[in-house]
Amino acid sequence: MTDSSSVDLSKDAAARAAVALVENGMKLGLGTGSTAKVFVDRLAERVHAEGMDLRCASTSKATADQARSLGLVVEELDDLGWLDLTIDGADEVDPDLNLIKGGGAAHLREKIVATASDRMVVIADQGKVVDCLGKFKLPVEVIPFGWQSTRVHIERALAELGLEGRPVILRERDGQPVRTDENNFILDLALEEIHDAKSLANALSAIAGVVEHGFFLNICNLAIIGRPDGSVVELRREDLE
Ligand SMILES: O=C(CO)[C@H](O)[C@H](O)COP(=O)(O)O
Repeated sequence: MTDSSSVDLSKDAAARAAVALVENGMKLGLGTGSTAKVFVDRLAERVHAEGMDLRCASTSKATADQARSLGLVVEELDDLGWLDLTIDGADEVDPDLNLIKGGGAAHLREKIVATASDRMVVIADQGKVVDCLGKFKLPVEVIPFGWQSTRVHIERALAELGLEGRPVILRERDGQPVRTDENNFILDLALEEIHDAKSLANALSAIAGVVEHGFFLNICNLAIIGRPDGSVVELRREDLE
């Protein structure tokens, strides 16, 4: 078995377990990324098999397009109000259920949707589970206007937290800055290990030009970690309290 097929099987296992949490009549937040994509596929299968009635809000245009193409009902978050449950992927999950997200440049909408939900459930393969956040570069969405000044402020904030000299990299594709669904840029912070995520999150949020960072601290209620054999391991917030 190749590594990628074992990761695919793990994502499928996590997605199936998350689909089992969905109840008829729910208002559901749909995440973004390859794991969330598998979830939407499996969700659509169940919705059609059981004639379920769901109303969904999406965290990205890509997921909305996928969900609608599979016959799911996708509405504006503001038309749905509060959501029962959001299911999304993550780039890193630590033992306290804190996350780094934004590898797909969607963390702004993902955070708005997750925090407008009673519960956020993360689905992931084992490769996303870390002891300490930071190996994955921390995405920070910034306004294009004056982004280089914003980057200087981010570098200064990092230095004040003992993280001087860590690269702050404009995310590009085909030589052009990646644009988010909100038409902003992404700066990726190469930090390696983050020991005080809360202080860094607060410092980033205080900078003009920063729209949102990719830390999800105390937001996720449950992480479902899939395994290639189809089983899952669950990490629950209530077990931490
Ligand atoms: O935060 C995200 C997008 O902004 C994704 O959830 C995260 O990047 C995980 O994606 P994948 O399931 O493809 O590994």
